[in-house]
Amino acid sequence: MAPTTVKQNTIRRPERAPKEEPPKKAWTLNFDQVFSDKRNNLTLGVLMMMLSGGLFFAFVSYLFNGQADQSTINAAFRAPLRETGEETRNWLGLAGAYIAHVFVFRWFGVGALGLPVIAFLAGCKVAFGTELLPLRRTTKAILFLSFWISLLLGYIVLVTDSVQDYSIWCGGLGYELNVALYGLIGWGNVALIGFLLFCFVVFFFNVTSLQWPSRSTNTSAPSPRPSTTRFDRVEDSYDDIDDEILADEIPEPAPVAVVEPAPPTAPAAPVAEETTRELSLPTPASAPRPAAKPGSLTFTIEDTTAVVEAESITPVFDVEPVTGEDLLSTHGLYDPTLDLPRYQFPTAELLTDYPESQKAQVGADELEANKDRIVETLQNYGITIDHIKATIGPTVTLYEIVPSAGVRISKIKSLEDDIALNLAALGIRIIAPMPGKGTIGIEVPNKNREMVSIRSVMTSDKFAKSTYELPVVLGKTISNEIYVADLAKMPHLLMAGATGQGKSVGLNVLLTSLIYKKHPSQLKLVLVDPKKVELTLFNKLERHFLAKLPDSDEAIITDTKKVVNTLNSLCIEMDNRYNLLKDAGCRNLKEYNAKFVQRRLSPEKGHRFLPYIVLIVDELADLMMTAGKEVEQPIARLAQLARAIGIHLVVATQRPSVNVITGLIKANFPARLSFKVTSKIDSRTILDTGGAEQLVGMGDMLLSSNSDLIRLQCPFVDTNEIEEICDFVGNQRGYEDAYALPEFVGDDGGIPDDKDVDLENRDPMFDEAARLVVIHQQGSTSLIQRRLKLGYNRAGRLIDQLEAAGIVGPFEGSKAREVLIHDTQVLEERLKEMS
Ligand SMILES: Nc1ncnc2c1ncn2[C@@H]1O[C@H](COP(=O)(O)OP(=O)(O)OP(=O)(O)O)[C@@H](O)[C@H]1O
Repeated sequence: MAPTTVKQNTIRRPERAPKEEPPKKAWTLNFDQVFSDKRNNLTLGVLMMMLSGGLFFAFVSYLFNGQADQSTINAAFRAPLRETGEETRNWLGLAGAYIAHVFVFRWFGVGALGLPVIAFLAGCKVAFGTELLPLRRTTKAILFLSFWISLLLGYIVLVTDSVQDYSIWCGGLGYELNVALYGLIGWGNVALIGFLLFCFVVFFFNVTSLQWPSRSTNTSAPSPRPSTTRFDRVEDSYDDIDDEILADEIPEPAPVAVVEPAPPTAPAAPVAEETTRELSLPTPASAPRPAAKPGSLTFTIEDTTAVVEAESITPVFDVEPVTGEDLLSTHGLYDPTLDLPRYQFPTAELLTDYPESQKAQVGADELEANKDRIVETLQNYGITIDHIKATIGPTVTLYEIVPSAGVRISKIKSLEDDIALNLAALGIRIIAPMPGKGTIGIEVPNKNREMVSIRSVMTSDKFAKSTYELPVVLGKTISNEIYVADLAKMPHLLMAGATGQGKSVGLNVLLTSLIYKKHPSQLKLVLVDPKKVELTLFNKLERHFLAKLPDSDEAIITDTKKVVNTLNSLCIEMDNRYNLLKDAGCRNLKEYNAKFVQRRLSPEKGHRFLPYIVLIVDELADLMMTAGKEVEQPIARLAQLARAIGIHLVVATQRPSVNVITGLIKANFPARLSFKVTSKIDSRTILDTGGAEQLVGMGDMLLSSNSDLIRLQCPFVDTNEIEEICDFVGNQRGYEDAYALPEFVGDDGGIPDDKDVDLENRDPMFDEAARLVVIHQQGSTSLIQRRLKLGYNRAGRLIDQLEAAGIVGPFEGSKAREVLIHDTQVLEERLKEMS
């Protein structure tokens, strides 16, 4: 039915009215059409070149015969030339004489010769499409010089009083202007003329300092500016680039959407408070606290509107070669933040301001009661005390005891559980002795704990003024001091903690610290979130802070296979960076970037500003279970080597068991942070000592770094605060895409089963690999990889299968494995048996 209907419709369609002729437009000259016709261009161009030749001859001729021709020109306007009986001497007759009279005599004098030069260059461009010299720039220079020469000669003619003989050379303009100025400023004329030339040189050659250049630049052989060269300021290249190029390629600086300009400073917040009290003193709780120190956080940066990222400008014009020294003298140091010049750092206002009432309230009664019970308990076991003092922290209070002479420290430590029982509180930790103090510490949790808000630590001077490379605020110490660490120095951090003890909050605090302190050009984050929900909010930072594999859609990696690829890609990035450092003769990223900023490393050779890369893994246990060695090896490799080249790892797990935190991983993570764990064994696995099992949760943690163990209260950051921050950053103009990590194509074979090699499911290349190792008598993975063109992982699996089949021997460290079959004949028999 349907086709019939269509047909009927077609038949019934009313006949179209005859096409009406569009009303004839009035004839207009379409320049585009005219200039797209090459014949027109050629004709016009050649005409212009001829004209320029004519003008040149007319002008030169006038300079020598002009005086004689002047009376002829004047007469020509009174009566027809023939009737006057006079003839011009100009080589181009009366027309030449008259035009030259205007340009040379009345206006520019000898400077008028620039006009035919401009006409010639323009003609050349129109006719043949070639620029003998950059047209715009040359025209500007010629116009200025014509005027300036006329002015200078006018001055000479005036002061030498030779207007009768030489007025043609300076032209009317130069002479008259000098006459007028002479009346005004007298001898000051010459200074003014000199100053004009100075201004021209400054603007034309973009001179910014009067330092004599240390070496001459080659002006005779212009060559294109390398495409990788970045210009910090637009003015640098405006003169050189055609308007079309500018319009097409320089992005308009987009307005910052949604974001309100940030106030320059954030409100002050209290920092550390003195909470140590001698308990022997009366009424310690009423001792006056010193006034809070003002802390301020400035997160605004200069709005440099005249700055664009001009990396994408592909030069199609001839300019002088630009060296690093030239760029340094013209633009100063390279500034990576000009990638996103309008980027505004998140402000403290985005963070919740919790009321003071949530501060730790440890009353004198609580302190006295605890003290009495400690003293009593110890006395019960025959331990006497000389002195005791308490330091109130946000979560726990530290009682420091000086035992009487002759009391053995080990005795106190062995009474840990008894003291805890007597104090009837969870989370007693005994530190015997306190490092560097000669006292014994007993940490007792406060009845009412203080919530350390992220705002209070972020606005502290300690964090705001920190000059660390990668500052992360980890929390407050027992003495209420804010603890800021440098992730770049750590250089990697292993985090553990049972579920619900504050790990995710801890990771969020760490990320927030970095985002508050670093510009997107200086830091990239690789976020691995096997739990799929913890780090999702950071997705909005994709075009600012995140890094990902080129083919990946999601910037936050949740899939195990992708994690393996990403880790291997980071290893490639690490190797690339090492090569760059080697080439630059630098030992670490800081030195390298400093050299790049000073423009001592050429982008032409592949050098670039290298941002820090921080890899965050929120749940290693999951990855280790599914991918085992494939995850462990690149993590260990990165942890071993990546510190110098600015790749830092933060790996968290809720299962600090030895099969997750293996010896290989542990050995390479000197800094470890533990939230509360469920057993002493877990605490030992992560910290190499007990104690983490006695923490009280909710962000109470122990940090082990440089053989120190510090108890910290992690600040609290809520999900909606993270959301606000991510919105604030994400709504600003960012990069085109996430930072691209090097491509890594993993094997298609998926993740291998860890150790058990199943010879029933042999790799299709098994026989070939076997023949290869037997022929070469070399059981090496790289041989298989190279010859059979396989990825490292697949080659590794093949060698495991060969080992299981008894063809090669076991792994022998850096040496190749022993080949157990020496004859191809024997091998073929073995292969036949297996099939
Ligand atoms: N620093 C902190 N200050 C106050 N409360 C906190 C802090 N850290 C965590 N908490 C509280 O503990 C709860 C659990 O924290 P978090 O989600 O970080 O645990 P987790 O260790 O990541 O758990 P999981 O492993 O199950 O994800 C939070 O919702 C919060 O109420």
